[in-house]
Amino acid sequence: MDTILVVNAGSSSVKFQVFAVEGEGRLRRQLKGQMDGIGSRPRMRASGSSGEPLADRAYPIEAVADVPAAMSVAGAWLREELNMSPVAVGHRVVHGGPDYAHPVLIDPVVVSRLERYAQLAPLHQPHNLAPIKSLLTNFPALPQVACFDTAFHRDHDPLADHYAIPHQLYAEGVRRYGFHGLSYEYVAKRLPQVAPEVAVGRVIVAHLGSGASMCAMRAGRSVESTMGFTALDGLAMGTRPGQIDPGVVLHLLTEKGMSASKVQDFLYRDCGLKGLSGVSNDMRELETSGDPQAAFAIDYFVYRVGLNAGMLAAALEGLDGFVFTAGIGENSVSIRARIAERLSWLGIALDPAENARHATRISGPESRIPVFVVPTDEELMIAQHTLTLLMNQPSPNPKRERVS
Ligand SMILES: Nc1ncnc2c1ncn2[C@@H]1O[C@H](COP(=O)(O)OP(=O)(O)O)[C@@H](O)[C@H]1O
Ligand SMILES: CC(=O)OP(=O)(O)O
Ligand SMILES: [Mg+2]
Repeated sequence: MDTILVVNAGSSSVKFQVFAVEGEGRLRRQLKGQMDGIGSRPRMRASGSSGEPLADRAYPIEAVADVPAAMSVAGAWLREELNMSPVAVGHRVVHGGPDYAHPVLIDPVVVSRLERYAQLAPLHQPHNLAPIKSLLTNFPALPQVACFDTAFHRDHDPLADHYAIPHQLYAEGVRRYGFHGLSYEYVAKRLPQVAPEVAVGRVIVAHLGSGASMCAMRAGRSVESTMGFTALDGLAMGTRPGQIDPGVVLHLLTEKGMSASKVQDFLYRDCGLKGLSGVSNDMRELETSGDPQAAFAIDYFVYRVGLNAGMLAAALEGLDGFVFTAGIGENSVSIRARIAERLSWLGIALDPAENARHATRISGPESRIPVFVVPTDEELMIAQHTLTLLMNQPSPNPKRERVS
């Protein structure tokens, strides 16, 4: 049976799924797995098509110290224990720069263009490109497709897309791209099934994971994002500060004598929840910690989500629905409750019981704005884009070279 493997390297996790290609371009999920807690409590879990567990393994922190290590452990498991042999591989690639507004079939030219954006997404792009390059070398005829986090935001109005800097820099690619686009694209496709009357309106989607951002959508299209040129902007994240006065960066360079690469490391790895709490980048650990700084980091996270929601509601000139998604948004009852409380001025009121049971609609009947939890599925989006590109290829037959 033909299968498509999907690889999604995030900042604290590696997610993978395998889909069987059925007739008429239909996909059936065969396997879903992820290694998360990288850098804190690494654990790989995978399940089969009906949710049956296939693996649940915890690793010492030093055995899976970073995303590349997680990728080799997961890759070895897929190859050696499951004898995976896909006909194509779809990849999440975080930065598509000004070049890529749509998924693309990968060749060496595409790879070298995408490498140019590694500096703009140092926590992601190198990890996204590493498996692509290794497969390109070892299986050059295996079709691989890159799907971009930036693509969903590409038809923003120029007002939303610009910084107030000379136009020449915009022409050179210094723009507000926005990220998590595959997740938002999935939510935009799913929402009409969940709440059709809301899907056609003005919706804020809060993708709260290790990386976190929010997207303002009008009728399922992105009109504004809290992230910009890089995935540093906007909300406070696991290890990134979110919005910060560029004056702080200048201060680090000029007054603190930090080199540019030290500053880059600092902003991507040492700030956010980790920097504020001194405890962990992982929201689960902060929620169970008794440390007052952990509590402060959570307060800060919630406060900034509230501020940014106000900004996005202004971009939309009103609000018809609010959606939580990603690791924190899908799983943390208390963070959802606290964010909703901050947004009570917008007329948001959760139903505590529905929130506690992670219902699809968690707002109460008196809430002026309905609130939903929509578990994201970036991997399904990637698989669909991969299959579409494969089916539109003029070449003979996609059953070319298999990984074995
Ligand atoms: N049950 C939970 N309660 C609170 N936070 C959770 C829970 N499950 C996962 N998370 C948090 O979700 C985040 C990871 O989200 P995820 O979307 O998988 O991130 P990424 O894709 O960026 O690696 C971590 O901060 C983790 O602590
Ligand atoms: C763009 C980004 O921050 O991605 P992730 O949340 O997967 O780290
Ligand atoms: Mg992610």
